[in-house]
Amino acid sequence: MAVVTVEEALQLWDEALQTQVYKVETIDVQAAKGYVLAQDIIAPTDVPAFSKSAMDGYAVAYEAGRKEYIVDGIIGAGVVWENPVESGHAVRIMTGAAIPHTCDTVIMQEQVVGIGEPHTTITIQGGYHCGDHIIPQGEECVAGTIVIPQGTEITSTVQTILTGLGITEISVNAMPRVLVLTSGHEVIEPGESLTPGKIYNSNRAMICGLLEDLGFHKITHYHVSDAPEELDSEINHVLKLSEAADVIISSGGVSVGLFDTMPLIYEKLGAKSIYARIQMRPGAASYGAVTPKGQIIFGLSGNPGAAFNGWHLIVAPTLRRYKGLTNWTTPVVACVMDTEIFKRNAFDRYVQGKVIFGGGAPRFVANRHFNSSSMLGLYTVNALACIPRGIHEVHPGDTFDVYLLGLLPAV
Ligand SMILES: Nc1nc2c(c(=O)[nH]1)N[C@H]1C(S)=C(S)[C@@H](COP(=O)(O)OP(=O)(O)OC[C@H]3O[C@@H](n4cnc5c(N)ncnc54)[C@H](O)[C@@H]3O)O[C@H]1N2
Ligand code: MOO
Repeated sequence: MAVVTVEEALQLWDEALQTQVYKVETIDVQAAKGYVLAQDIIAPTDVPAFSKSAMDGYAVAYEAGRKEYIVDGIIGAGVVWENPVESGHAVRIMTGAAIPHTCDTVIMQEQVVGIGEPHTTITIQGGYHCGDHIIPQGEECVAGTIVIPQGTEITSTVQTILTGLGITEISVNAMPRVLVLTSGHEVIEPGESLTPGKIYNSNRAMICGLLEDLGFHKITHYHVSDAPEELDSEINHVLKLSEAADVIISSGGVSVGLFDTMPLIYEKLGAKSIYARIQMRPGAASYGAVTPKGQIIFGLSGNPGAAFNGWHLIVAPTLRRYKGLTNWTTPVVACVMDTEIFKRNAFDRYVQGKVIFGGGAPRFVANRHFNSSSMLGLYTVNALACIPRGIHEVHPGDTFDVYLLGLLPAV
């Protein structure tokens, strides 16, 4: 059974995915949130495409010392003034309107005395400079520049930029289809009544929700009861569902319990394990494999706190890589601890907590409970602090590596 560290597991996934072939599809920009760009985005025009006014005011051809101009006309955004603006003349211009081609300066209307109507004279108060209040054509980039590289996730900001460039369709990596399996005879669905010994299927909510947070939306789920009499039919059902899945993520049943059926299911899928346990707490019960069809499998612990760690430390970065994101690793920063922790650590311990920013430097505050089975504190977690094995005491002021999960702004 291959037992590896978190770093080794990520390295193994990186190697396993080296030969991954991405299917590419064309998609409407409006529907592309969560996908990953399979093409560089190239600016079709200069940005901005024309020189424009940054202010409501008067466009002029700068003449040092001139204080009076005759207004020729008025233009708003979207209107182009075609005629030459002669020396001593001005065009009243609104923010965003194209600068008339003979003008090089905009004087803000607050600096001007006059009614601003055509054929009247305006008087300028105070100084002004050649080039004032003009956003030059191509200020941000010239046509042909790569503005967003391949391998970038399409967020609402990326959609905004694509729309601003007039791009309506793009090439993306096909969205992976994910099968989420939960397991256990004790696990019941929300809405069912709670009887002794049973627990609700919070891991399905967690895994499906975290998948959605990562932009995955082709998600199917199924529950395996682990009941011996159901085993054959449940395995057959999983095999059928797996035909339409690129990624399989399971919760529970990966430990050494009598009714842990996940290994059997992976075996039926022909999965080749790349690790079967991680040297960490919580979250040691974590499995990674690849099937002969190239499907990737993540087995997470049934324990919510352990599954949470396995997800954030291994599954999430690997799925970001699998989607084709260039930046897929989780940022790690050295952070000062704010909490005292006494715990024997035979393995690296990843403590759930939050990085807080009040009072100057960031500090890490550990959750009250950060065991394998802990669940209630997870909603505040935005970071995992790594306490290396062999360190059994943490004191406020000590510094440890902290994995930033990018979940919530901490308070
Ligand atoms: N003899 C040993 N026992 C255990 C070991 C070990 O090394 N030797 N490891 C322990 C650790 S650490 C963990 S973590 C768990 C991992 O167990 P599994 O991943 O096989 O998960 P289960 O046994 O199925 O369940 C564990 C726990 O989680 C609850 N659970 C299961 N599914 C869900 C769900 N969908 N939603 C919410 N909670 C769920 C389940 O009821 C159990 O309480 O093994 C230890 N044992
Ligand atoms: O193996 Mo458990 O997953 O450490 O918490």
